Amino acid sequence: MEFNQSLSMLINSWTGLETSLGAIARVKDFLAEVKAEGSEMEDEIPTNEWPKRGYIHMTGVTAKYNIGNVHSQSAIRDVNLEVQPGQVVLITGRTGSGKSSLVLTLLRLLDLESGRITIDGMDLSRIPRPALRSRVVTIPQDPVELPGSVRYNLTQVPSSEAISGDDEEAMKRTLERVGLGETVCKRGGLDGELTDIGLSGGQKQLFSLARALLAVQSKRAEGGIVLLDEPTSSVDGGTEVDMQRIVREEFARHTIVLVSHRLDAARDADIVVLMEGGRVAEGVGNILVTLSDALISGPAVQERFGVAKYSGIVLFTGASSLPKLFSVPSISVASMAD
Ligand SMILES: Nc1ncnc2c1ncn2[C@@H]1O[C@H](COP(=O)(O)OP(=O)(O)OP(=O)(O)O)[C@@H](O)[C@H]1O
Repeated sequence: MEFNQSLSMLINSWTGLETSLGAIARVKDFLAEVKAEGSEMEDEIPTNEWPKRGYIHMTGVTAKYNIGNVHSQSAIRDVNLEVQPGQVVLITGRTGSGKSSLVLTLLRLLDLESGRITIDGMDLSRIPRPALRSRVVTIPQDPVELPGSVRYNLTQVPSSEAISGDDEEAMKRTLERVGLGETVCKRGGLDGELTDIGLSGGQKQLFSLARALLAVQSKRAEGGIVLLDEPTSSVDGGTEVDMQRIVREEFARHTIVLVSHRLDAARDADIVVLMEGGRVAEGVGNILVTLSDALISGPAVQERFGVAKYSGIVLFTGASSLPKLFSVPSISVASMAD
C-alpha cells in the first residue's frame, strides 16, 4: 500500500472517529438535559375499553411550552370545554391562536400549568402517558414517517413479528379505501420501505388517515376519541370531500376533535370553538348558546355556518372576532344569561 493511501485511510478513520465521538457526546447531553416524561403520580391504568364513551371535560386549563422557563408565554389560557360522547368539535381560529396546543394537552404532549382534564371521568394527569397516547387515535398536523416498511408504519408491529393474512388484507383494503392502494402496490407493497415510496404531502395525510382507521379497527372498540389536526390541509378539494366522508362513516361512534381553518368543517360540527391568543374567549367572555337562543343575522352567515344543519349546542367564543376571522358582515350572539 502506498504512503498516500495509508495517509488517506488514516485521515478518514480519524474523521469517522471524531464524528462518532461527537454523536456519543450529544446522546450523553440529551440524556443529562432532557427530563424523562412520566411521574409517580401516573399510576392509574385505564381499563381496556377506556375511553369508550369519549366524554372530555377541560376546566381552567392553562398550559405552556418550556414549563420551567419563567419567560415563556402560556400557549393555552384558562380553557373550559365540555364535549359530550359522540360529539364533533371544531377548533378553529387564526394561525398561532392555540388550536394545536389545545389538542396537545389532550395527549399530554404539552404540560398543564394549572387546570384539569378528564376523559370519561379519569384525570389525565394520573394516567401513564404511553397508555393515554395509545388509546386516543390521532392524525397529527405533520404526518410522521418512521424508518421501516409500509406494514410497520401502518401497525407499528415489528417485521420480526408475524401478521395474520386477515390483518394484511385489512391493511390493503384500508390503503385502497383512502386511495393509496395502487401507489403502494406499484412501489413495493406492504414490504416496501415507506420513505422509498416517496409520498407527497397530501398522500402522507391519506396515509395518516389509513393508520388511524386501522388503529380503530384493531381496537374493535365501539367508541373512543379521535383527534384530527388539520388532516386535510395538503389535499385537493375532491380528496378532502372523500376524507371527510370516510371520517364521518368510520368514526361515527367516536368523539371527534377536529382542528381546521376551513369553515366548511363547521357543517358537521356539534360545537365550534374559536381560539384567539390561547383563550377560548376574547374579551366578551364565554358565550354558550343554543341555536334557538342565537341571533345569527344575514344569509351569508347562515350559508357559511350551514345553520340549518346544526342540532346541538354551539359554543361561539370571542364572538366579536368571528366577523374578522370569517369575513362575514355582522353576527350578534345572545348569551344564555341575556
Ligand atoms: N414547540 C413550541 N415551543 C414554544 N412555543 C410554541 C411551540 N409550538 C407553538 N408554540 C406557541 O404556542 C402558541 C400557539 O401555537 P399553536 O401551534 O397551538 O397555534 P395554532 O393555532 O395551532 O397555529 P396554526 O394554525 O399555525 O397551526 C403560539 O404562540 C406559538 O408560538
